[in-house]
Order: sequence, then structure tokens, then C-alpha cells
Amino acid sequence: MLRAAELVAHVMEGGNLTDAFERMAEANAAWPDGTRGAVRDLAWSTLRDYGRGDAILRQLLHSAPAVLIHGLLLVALMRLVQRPEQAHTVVDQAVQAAAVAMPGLKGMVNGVLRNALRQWAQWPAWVDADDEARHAYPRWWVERVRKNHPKSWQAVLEAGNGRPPMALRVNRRRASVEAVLAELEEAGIAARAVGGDTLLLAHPLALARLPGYAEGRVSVQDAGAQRAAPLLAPRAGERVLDACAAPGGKTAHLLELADVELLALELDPRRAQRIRRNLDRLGLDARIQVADCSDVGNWWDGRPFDRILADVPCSASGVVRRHPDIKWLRRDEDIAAFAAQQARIVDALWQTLAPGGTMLYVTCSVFEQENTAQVVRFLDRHADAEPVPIEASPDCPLLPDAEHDGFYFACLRKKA
Ligand SMILES: C[S@@+](CC[C@H](N)C(=O)[O-])C[C@H]1O[C@@H](n2cnc3c(N)ncnc32)[C@H](O)[C@@H]1O
Repeated sequence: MLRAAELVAHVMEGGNLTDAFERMAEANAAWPDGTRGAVRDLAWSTLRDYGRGDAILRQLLHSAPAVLIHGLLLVALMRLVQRPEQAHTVVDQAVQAAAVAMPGLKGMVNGVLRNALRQWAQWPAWVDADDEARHAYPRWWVERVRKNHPKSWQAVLEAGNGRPPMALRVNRRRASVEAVLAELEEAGIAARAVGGDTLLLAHPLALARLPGYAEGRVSVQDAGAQRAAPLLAPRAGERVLDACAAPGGKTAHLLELADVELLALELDPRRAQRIRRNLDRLGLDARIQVADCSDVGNWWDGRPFDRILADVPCSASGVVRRHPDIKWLRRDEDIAAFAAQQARIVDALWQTLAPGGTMLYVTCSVFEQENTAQVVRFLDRHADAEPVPIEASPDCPLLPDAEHDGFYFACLRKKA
């Protein structure tokens, strides 16, 4: 419980959840899978529900406690929601964790949690009275989703608060969908094919338990993310640019689909190393370069590309259930900053596209400003660009649901 509280406290201080968890897991390499999974699950669940937990705590506390104790109380409340039948054990565990972290505050933790239990029946009313708590999102986020998706805003918010599905991509160079399904069945892992190279697992599991992963027959990639490479539809012999490539999920998928000459660019040198590791595992190859793709003069050799994947940095609002810290760390004004950065990137990349070539614009955002509005402005600025319809639509917003995360795709052709 203390480890999960440390992660929650780290986010409350503005830190990144995934990075902090990876550092913690590295420092505790001897943790069994079960411990690693439990710490992760508790921290992630607490942050998905942070608004609700905090609304309850505000009723019980007179002043804000030290951030680690605040995190611990939130984790304990989440545990109480998950396991009400073990309430007394949960309180004892939280008190023991406080005794280790801040012995002087263990009485306070005990008092607050016992008081919380006495007032259990009030929790729904406390949560309902607070807009942010009811939805478990900041107010600005709720407003944006409501405005951008008037018919489905509640479903979008709910999907973002749920647990994400786990999907696999079959490496068609090494295995077939049928062969992988049979292998999974033999290992007692329930899965079903959902089109293309994609399999959906009935229950998420640890990578170490996944047959064929180490041997490069399968990768873990969300089913929505797996739409990108087939939409770009690379053909053998083409020059392809993957402009924002790390950790290389879509780079690998493109290479699995066709023998192309691929350049993968990535701004972050540490993340760029993950592309090579992924390609090596899958038996694939590409040129990988650390560069700012919008600074064309620094990396482009002047030879145009036939296809460009622009999987641009974005708010990640479509994958918030995988990164629940972002909904509490992002600010409304960040979205305009992302949109400006995306515009800079696609304008720069457009120069490197061959006439007749296509660029696939991708975000994992559900915010219009980064999606359709971005593409409409792009088409206004570039008279030589035209949309290539996706399933009879000029673009393809994929809202998050039980099978896939939220994505947005627009395919743009450069007039010949
Ligand atoms: C959405 S992620 C890409 C995910 C990746 N395409 C995949 O499928 O595995 C965006 C990536 O773009 C990188 N990035 C951000 N700004 C960039 C820039 N100006 N040039 C190149 N890469 C950039 C980020 O570091 C991040 O790794």
C-alpha cells in the first residue's frame, strides 16, 4: 500500500506515473509479478478515481496532510471501495504503512479512516455534490468532451475511467492469427480475433505469461493503434517515414505489412532505444534517427517519402485509462499548445512528401482541437492537400470503448 501511495504522491507533486512506476519496478527487480501488478493496479485505480477519493477526504480532513499521507489515505479509500468486506484489514494495513513512512501520523491515519468507515453511507452524497468527483475528471475536461461529443460524452468519460483491454498484434511474418489463437488456447488464455492481425484477450495478463512474445510472434498493442499501419497501406519498395516513432509499435506494424525502406524519427533519445529493442525482438529493421521531425533541415536528405506516418504528440486524452495521471496533470490551455506543436510538425513533414504520396495524421486524443479542427486548418493552409476518405468519411475519430482506446485518423494525399 505504501508503494502505491508513493506513486500517487509523486503524481500529486506533478510527476509522471509511468516513469515513476518503471523506476520503482527497476529498483525492485526481485518483486514477483503479483507484487508488481498489485502496486500498479492500486496506484492506477486510485488515480483513475482521484477526484472521488479527494472529495471524500475533504469532508474528513481539516487541513491538507503531508503529500505522502494524502496519497496513502487515497489509496486506502480506493482499497475500501474495492474490498469493503476487508475494511478492518485495509485500515490496519494503512496504519502500518503510515508507521513506516511517518510514524507521527499513524494515529491520524487510523482516525481518518475509521471516521470514513463510520460515514460510509455519506460517500455517494459527498461525491455527487462535486462535479469533478462525480465524473472523476477535472471540470474543463468534462466540458470539452461534452462539447466535442454531445451524443456520446458520458460513454467517452466512462470508458476513460475503466480498465483498458489488452490486445495483441500478430507478427504476420512469423505467425498467423489462427496459429497464435491455438497457442493461447493451449496455454489456457482466452482470446478472440477481432479483424486484421488483432487478438483481444479476455483478461489482461503479465508479458512473462504471454506465449510467443519473447520469440517475436506477437506484440502488445491496442486494437485502435493497430488501425494506423493498414490505413497508411505501405507497399513493397516504398520510402516510408515514421516521424514520431517511439516506442515503435506502429513502426513495427508497418514493417510487418510490407518490405519498405523505413526511417523512424524520435525526439527523445531514451525512447528511441525502445524502437530498436522492439524491432530486434520481431526480426525487423529500419533506420532509426534521433531528431526533431519538424526541423527538416537537420535530418532530411531531400529524397521525398511515398508515405508518412505523423503519430503526433497529443493530450493522450483517448488513452487516459492507461495514464490516469494525465487528467490531473494537464491544464485546459495545454490543448492549444499541443495543437500548435502538431501544426508545426505536419507543416514541416508535408514538404518531405512526394506528389501523389499520403500522410496519415494520428492522435490518441478525443479533443476536436487536436483532431478534425487541426486537419481542417491544415487543408486551408495547403492547397495541394486533399483528404482520402476512410470508410466513406473524410476522417476517422475512434472513441474509446471496451475493445480499443480513443484515436483519430486522417489520411491526406498530396495532389500529383
Ligand atoms: C504518440 S507517441 C508515438 C507512438 C508510436 N508511434 C508508436 O506507435 O509506438 C509520440 C512520440 O513522438 C515523440 N515526439 C514528440 N515530438 C517530436 C518531434 N518534434 N520529433 C520527433 N518525435 C517527437 C515523443 O517523444 C513520442 O515518443
